[in-house]
Amino acid sequence: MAAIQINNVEKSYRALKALNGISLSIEEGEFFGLLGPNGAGKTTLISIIAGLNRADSGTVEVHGHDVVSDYRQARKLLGVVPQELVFDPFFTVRETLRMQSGYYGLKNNDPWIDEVMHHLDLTGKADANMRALSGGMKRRVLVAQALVHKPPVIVLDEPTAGVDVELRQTLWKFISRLNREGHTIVLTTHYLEEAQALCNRVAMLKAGQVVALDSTSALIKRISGSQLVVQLASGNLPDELKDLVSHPDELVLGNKYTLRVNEYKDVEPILAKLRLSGAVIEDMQLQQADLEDVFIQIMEGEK
Ligand SMILES: Nc1ncnc2c1ncn2[C@@H]1O[C@H](COP(=O)(O)OP(=O)(O)OP(=O)(O)O)[C@@H](O)[C@H]1O
Repeated sequence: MAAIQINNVEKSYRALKALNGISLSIEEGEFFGLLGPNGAGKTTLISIIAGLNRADSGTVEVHGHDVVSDYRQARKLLGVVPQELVFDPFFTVRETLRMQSGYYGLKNNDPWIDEVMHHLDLTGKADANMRALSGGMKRRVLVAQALVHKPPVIVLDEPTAGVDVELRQTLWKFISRLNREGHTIVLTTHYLEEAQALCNRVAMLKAGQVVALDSTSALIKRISGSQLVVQLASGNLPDELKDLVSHPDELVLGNKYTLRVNEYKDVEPILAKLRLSGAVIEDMQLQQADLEDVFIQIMEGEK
């Protein structure tokens, strides 16, 4: 049985079709990435999964429980870390987590609360009032809140937006451990290197539709070869090299170009053409294509 089964979900806000027929099956134990540009529909989809928003049509099930008709059961199986920081400012971190446990009918949950706080580096703030915490600390509490009932499916909506490197590392270490222990993880992020490092499978959304769905490694393999990134100190990219530019924006922006190369031997003719045109290279790197390149290519191909 799928951890999350999404069947043909549609959702409109007045004339705007935020989700236009999304179908996805996320298996138990996956670390799944939901990627897409601003406004693609990621948060709308997550809020439908979490039962906070209703689809106009289509169904979503969590471990076989419909999120509308079997809401309580579906909700118990889910831990959702929302994008927005919303808290009651008058409680301490521990009180907040105890209350959240209470919502799920969990008594004597302190051993797990202590463990979660420990793994999120929150122990030192256990008795601090929520209003006195920094944004990054509040985000840790949001994550802890989503985990108090040890949900088998954990959904994180941009948990690392605007947070420092330390929290990212702490968070990913803990979430990866939970994933290894069998929890299903669904993540949305704009940090594609994070998605590449963590997610075994990825769906890319654009304008409310799934435009790519595959294992992370298969998506990256779609872009064959490497890339030569050249930065010019002076001169312009010769016309005959313009077809090799993989990010069209670079043709507008100026002096840094990412050129597709299939083999190492393709590099020398490129350098020769640059030399002949009188361009002077300031910096140069040969890179493997990554998820960001795939993302750009797919998004541009789906206009
Ligand atoms: N409550 C709402 N009322 C009207 N329009 C909405 C509402 N919520 C979302 N939208 C619109 O629906 C579309 C999808 O928004 P959504 O927040 O799901 O995208 P997203 O992929 O999560 O974007 P981001 O990466 O910016 O978080 C957007 O065009 C957004 O403006």
